Amino acid sequence: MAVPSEKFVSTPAQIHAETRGYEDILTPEALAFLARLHRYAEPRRQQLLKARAQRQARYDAGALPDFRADTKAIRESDWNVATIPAALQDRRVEITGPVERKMIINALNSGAKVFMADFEDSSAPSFANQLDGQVNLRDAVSGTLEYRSPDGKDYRVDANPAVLVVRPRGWHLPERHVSVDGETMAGALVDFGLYAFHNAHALHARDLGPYFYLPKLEAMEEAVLWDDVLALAEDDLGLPIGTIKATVLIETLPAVFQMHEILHALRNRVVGLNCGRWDYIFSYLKTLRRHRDRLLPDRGQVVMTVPFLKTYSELLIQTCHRRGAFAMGGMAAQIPIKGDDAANEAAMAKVRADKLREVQAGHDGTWVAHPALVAVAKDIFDRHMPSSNQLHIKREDVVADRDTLISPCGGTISRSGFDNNVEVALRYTAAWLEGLGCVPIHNLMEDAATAEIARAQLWQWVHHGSLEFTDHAPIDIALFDHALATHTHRLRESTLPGAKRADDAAHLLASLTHAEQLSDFLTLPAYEKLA
Ligand SMILES: CC(=O)SCCNC(=O)CCNC(=O)[C@H](O)C(C)(C)COP(=O)(O)OP(=O)(O)OC[C@H]1O[C@@H](n2cnc3c(N)ncnc32)[C@H](O)[C@@H]1OP(=O)(O)O
Ligand SMILES: O=CC(=O)O
Ligand SMILES: [Mg+2]
Repeated sequence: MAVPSEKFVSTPAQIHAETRGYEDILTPEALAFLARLHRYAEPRRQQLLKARAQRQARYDAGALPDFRADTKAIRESDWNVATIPAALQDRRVEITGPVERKMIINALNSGAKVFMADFEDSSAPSFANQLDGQVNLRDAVSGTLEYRSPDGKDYRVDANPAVLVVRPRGWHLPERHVSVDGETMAGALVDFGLYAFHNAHALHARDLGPYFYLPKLEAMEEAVLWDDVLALAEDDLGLPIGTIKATVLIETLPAVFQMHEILHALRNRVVGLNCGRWDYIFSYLKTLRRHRDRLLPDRGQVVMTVPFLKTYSELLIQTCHRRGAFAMGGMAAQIPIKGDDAANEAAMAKVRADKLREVQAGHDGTWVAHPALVAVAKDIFDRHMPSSNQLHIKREDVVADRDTLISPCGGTISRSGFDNNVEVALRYTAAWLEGLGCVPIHNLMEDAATAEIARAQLWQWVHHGSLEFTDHAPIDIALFDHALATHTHRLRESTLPGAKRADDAAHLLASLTHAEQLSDFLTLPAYEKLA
């Protein structure tokens, strides 16, 4: 698509919040750049969000997702993605984490090849969190990032830090503090635009670029919009075409049927795809919400070896390697357990098993949630992936038909699984409302994606009716109300993250779980309550 020629629009984006301290992020030039991105992309973003709702209405009426007939030629013809830059050639271990100052330094120093700085699943997007993140990333890029902790420990970035990749919010989330022509801006464009605007030149001068992870795409057309936005940004910022690089998360069920198409749409800028397994499970639940034959069992039983997840990850590897793109693995939810060596070893064994499955399947790298897991994952990848990637493993043996990609999971719903979903959904939402986007709960990393699974399962289990626990007791909304009241009381009385917002979170969860329709995203109504 041709990029309009004028450099900057005359009316910049408007800010509706206190912004003292962020003057050098929200400069007139940066706001003009944001306005230009908005005017260019907003009409299409709105159409694409409408198209999502229309597709979902068809699934709710009984249709099932499938490969597209109109894009068969893209799937069947031969083409490759553009050359991958040197800095992204070896991505064996990537650490992810919120854009908090100390954590960015720890992540950059962790020994991982890449650090994905996250404005998304692990961020509660208060304007202050998002803007602090922009300040921190700008300082990381300019080499001035330092931090002194309240107890006087100094943090600074070592030599050879991880390569920085930034994940903006998904297409669905608004940024209510920024508007253009009276319209609220997309969070995605604010996060992307500010990072690209302030850092592109410094990165390009070091033979790097603004690199991004693009989340929650549901269709090829959404990738086309991203590609057009990246092209527009390159043009405005005077960067050579293809300087901006993207890795796309395949974390929705509709997107698994369009992986060739998504790579094709972004072929001048895409580097790989990633198995965003947690949102993918959420999307399976959400897309098939009305299909009683495809309800999911306890979260703990929905593991990567069940057929619908195994096939998804293997098809992703086959698709990427056919096109010369990297096939990144995903996140194991285990984190180190302090003060209990046996439990810690069991958790680490689970991470090792997960990473071994990934490298043996042909993935080119993987994700970890905590610095202590870098060495664990690296050890597995070093032993089983001697070169920098596994593009030569074509996985032509993988046959991934539509039915396997949406196959029922089997399994059971237990009282403890139900109760755990209530606890996790409540505690995560409450912490999120306090501004924390990622929290450990029962020694597992819980973020927006895992909380979405928990609350979507609860909705599904109480709304389908006549479902039973393993002990044959019926599952109903009264049980949910009771568990919610118990956990809300416990949280309110505790010193845990979220204690102060326990009642607000409980109110929100109750309304989402009682509602006739499954809400598309927990984070949309929660955003209304975010301070
Ligand atoms: C579904 C998805 O989208 S997955 C991607 C999104 N999710 C994530 O990125 C998860 C990121 N991980 C985290 O946020 C954290 O690891 C948590 C919240 C799960 C646990 O954090 P904590 O309770 O602080 O862990 P812990 O106390 O063991 O941390 C030890 C040190 O490691 C640091 N640390 C922990 N996780 C990270 C991380 N991901 N990146 C950088 N530093 C980290 C802590 O800041 C702390 O630093 P310090 O010793 O200098 O004070
Ligand atoms: O973003 C990653 C996921 O698993 O969701
Ligand atoms: Mg995700």
